[in-house]
Amino acid sequence: MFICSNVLFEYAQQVKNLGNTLLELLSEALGLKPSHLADIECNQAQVLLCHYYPPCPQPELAIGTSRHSDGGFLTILLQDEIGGLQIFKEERWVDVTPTPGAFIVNIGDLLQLISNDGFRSVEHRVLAKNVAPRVSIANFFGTHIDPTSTRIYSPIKELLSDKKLPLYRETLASDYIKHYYSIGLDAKTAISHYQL
Ligand SMILES: O=C(O)CCC(=O)C(=O)O
Ligand SMILES: [Fe+2]
Repeated sequence: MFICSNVLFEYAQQVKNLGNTLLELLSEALGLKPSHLADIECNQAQVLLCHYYPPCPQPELAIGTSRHSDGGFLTILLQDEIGGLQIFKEERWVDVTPTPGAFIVNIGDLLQLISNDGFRSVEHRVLAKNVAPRVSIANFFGTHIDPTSTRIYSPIKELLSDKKLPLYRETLASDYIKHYYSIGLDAKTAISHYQL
């Protein structure tokens, strides 16, 4: 137990470093200073979710994880070699084939919101498999999970102009989190509720 938790804390720290580097690169890609996304606390909350999918005797009748897009800003996902992860692209499901040693990085809904659709979150799901158990570790960078937080997110003003109007309204972080969990998976994406 002790050894396992040490490894997990070390993993979380390393993934956090990677996430911070990615947020710098994403800030620059938006034409902002490298620290912009960290300055507005896109990395404020880090949540590690370890998934275990038991082998399923009738995978065609079940689903591993239902269709959804991730709610936070950025996800760094590690999957094993079993496969089953799919993204919804151009109106069809596309396999994300496991690549040993590679992470999958997902844009989350809130990054779509603050980038005013500069970056898009992607819907994904995990199929049930009968070959063997599947394990994945999802690391989410999100926002204040504290329900009393007064942090507000809206499209970054440097990205707006007369030709680029805001596509989303100001969104209280705590409201957004409540809304995301209240609609559940398999629903339309949570940010559509905040669209102007
Ligand atoms: O297990 C996976 O590969 C994906 C899990 C996932 O989409 C999530 O935790 O949000
Ligand atoms: Fe996800």
